[in-house]
Amino acid sequence: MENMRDEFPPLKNDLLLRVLRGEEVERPPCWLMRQAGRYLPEYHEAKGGRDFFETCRDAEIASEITIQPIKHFQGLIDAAIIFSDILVIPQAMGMKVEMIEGKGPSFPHPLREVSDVIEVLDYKVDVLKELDWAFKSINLTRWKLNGEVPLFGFCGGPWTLLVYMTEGGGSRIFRYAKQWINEHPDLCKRLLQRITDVAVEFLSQQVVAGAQVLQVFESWGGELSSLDFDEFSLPYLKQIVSKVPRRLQELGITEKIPMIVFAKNSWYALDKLCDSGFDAVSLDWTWDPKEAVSINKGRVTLQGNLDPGVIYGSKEVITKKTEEMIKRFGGGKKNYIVNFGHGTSPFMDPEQIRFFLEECHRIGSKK
Ligand SMILES: Cc1c2[nH]c(c1CCC(=O)O)Cc1[nH]c(c(CCC(=O)O)c1C)Cc1[nH]c(c(CCC(=O)O)c1C)Cc1[nH]c(c(C)c1CCC(=O)O)C2
Repeated sequence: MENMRDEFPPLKNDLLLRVLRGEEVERPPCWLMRQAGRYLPEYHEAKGGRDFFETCRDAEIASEITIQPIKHFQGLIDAAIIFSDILVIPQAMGMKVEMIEGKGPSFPHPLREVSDVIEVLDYKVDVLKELDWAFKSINLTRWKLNGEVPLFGFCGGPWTLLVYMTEGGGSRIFRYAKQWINEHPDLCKRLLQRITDVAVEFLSQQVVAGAQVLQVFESWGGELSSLDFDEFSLPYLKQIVSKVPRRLQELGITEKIPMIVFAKNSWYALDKLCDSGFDAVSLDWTWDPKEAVSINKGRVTLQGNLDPGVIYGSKEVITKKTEEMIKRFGGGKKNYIVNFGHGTSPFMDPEQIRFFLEECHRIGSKK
């Protein structure tokens, strides 16, 4: 797999990569978090009755699902993101994770005792072996994409993964994660460091396998106070962004691979994230783009940030809110990538999403 990067079909649409290099473009590139998934009827068809993680591990099906939104919205989406999940890192670290229909991810044995954490820290992780299916899936997807659009690799932010590993699933009150960082901060930092090390290797190997751009999802960032974010999230995000290029050099990849960070609801951290080394910062919908642009001062590309709930509105509402968004991001010809402020939901009408994407092309192309 190692030397195959140069042999992939040539990229036909490099809009996203040009924006991430800071170039001026004809219109902003568009892609959507969770653009593959349950709102698309063809997703259910491809997945059949299979388990979610089994679907991720099947390169043939995962690559098909990755490409579905690109085909469905022919010409309207400028990047693919590999069909997988952030929770494959805890799995590679020896933890069992199940996806329960209608409920979401669930860990039968979350980290509750100090000895549980020590056990995870003692577990020897072999990224290439444990996540071998992910690399195969990325590689196959690159071939099947045939250069239509660039392919994203991704991983979860260390803090977000610690939340899942301690809570055992999603949460509204974060009792365990908060108890851990306040009761055992040093042990938490050892765990965050281990997750970071695995994330660096995982992202780097995704690039070796064919990923052309990377995103880190710190989806629970906003649950931390500003000071705790500086202690339990930001240092690890910064390590990831500085260590991946070094690891890639060791692996013989000299090309610059752009990296995006999405720290949901971490509004207090925007200024620091603009200086963290990431090429782009993805914003949730609570931001007025204009305010984010003025804090950023052109340091990075901003990505976002339509409230995905707008998709439930009328076409007039979609047009109005899309126009406002693109205008407030500065018109979309530079330093801007269209996205939602969070993922799609299973209840969305694909035709409404199509209309949104068409409007982004129309409005974003205006002189
Ligand atoms: C927190 C998080 C997870 N996973 C992910 C995040 C970070 C982004 C975010 O904040 O939403 C990331 C993710 N999950 C998935 C992708 C695939 C790529 C894409 O299309 O964007 C990506 C990039 C597929 C998925 N991941 C999941 C699904 C639904 C699985 C199904 O078919 O039942 C998909 C398509 C499951 C999942 N996985 C996770 C949760 C909380 C859930 C349940 C959510 C729900 O029920 O809506 C963890």
